[in-house]
Amino acid sequence: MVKVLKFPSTELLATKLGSYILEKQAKALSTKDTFNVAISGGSLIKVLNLCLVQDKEVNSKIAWDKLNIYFCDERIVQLDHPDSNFGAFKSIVFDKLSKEIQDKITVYPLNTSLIKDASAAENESIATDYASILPKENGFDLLLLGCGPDGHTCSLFPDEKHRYLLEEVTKTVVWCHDSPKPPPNRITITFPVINNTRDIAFVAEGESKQPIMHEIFDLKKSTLPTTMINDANDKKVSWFVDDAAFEKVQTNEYY
Ligand SMILES: O=C(O)[C@H](O)[C@@H](O)[C@H](O)[C@H](O)COP(=O)(O)O
Repeated sequence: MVKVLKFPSTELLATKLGSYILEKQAKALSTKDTFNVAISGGSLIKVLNLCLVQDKEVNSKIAWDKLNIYFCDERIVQLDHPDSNFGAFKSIVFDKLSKEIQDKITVYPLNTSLIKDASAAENESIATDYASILPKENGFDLLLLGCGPDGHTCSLFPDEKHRYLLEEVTKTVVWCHDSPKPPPNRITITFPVINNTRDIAFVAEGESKQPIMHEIFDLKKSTLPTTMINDANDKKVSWFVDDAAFEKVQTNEYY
């Protein structure tokens, strides 16, 4: 069963997420010399500022020279565009780290030189280029994911039009056309990558997440990408939620 960790504040959630990240780092570094983490966009990045930058204990224990940061999904915009997930990570986390740490950490942004226009061939090349830089044999050690109010995660959306994203069984990165959440053009990792990851953490906070938390945890709606990840990965999955997001969830089977 997936695990739910519930907190009264973002600060407490971030403290626990920081310890969780250190635990997964130790697990990764016990078998190899890299810690490969992929992150989502959205509000998660602000939580990462709290645990990786503000929490001095976590900050001092991260093996920055072993840490590789990838993006679970990325919006097809230049890296300095306000919609870029890399751009958000850079301004909210990376730029706030010391120069010494910045020199050690490795971040894998989208190759924006491939962005020309939205023609199909170019779409394909941006996705395949990002796929080519993902960790090969062992996959990711950790995914840090958000959850949209419609149950999407990464840029895997639950509506019929985007079913092709959920049904992808071969490609590791695909183009998400006409995303319901702006901006419309994105790339996203797929289930073959997600299900090959060692550990997965979701972060969901705030009142706006109440209806979807009910659908995921009480109704276990199987068409939602988030529920699909829970079902396929079971014990590998931990949800970090706040009281507000979980207020309408009735079951307590996950604690
Ligand atoms: O780039 C993106 O849009 C995301 O990767 C997306 O999957 C996000 O994590 C969720 O939409 C939750 O976002 P919030 O936490 O901001 O609601």
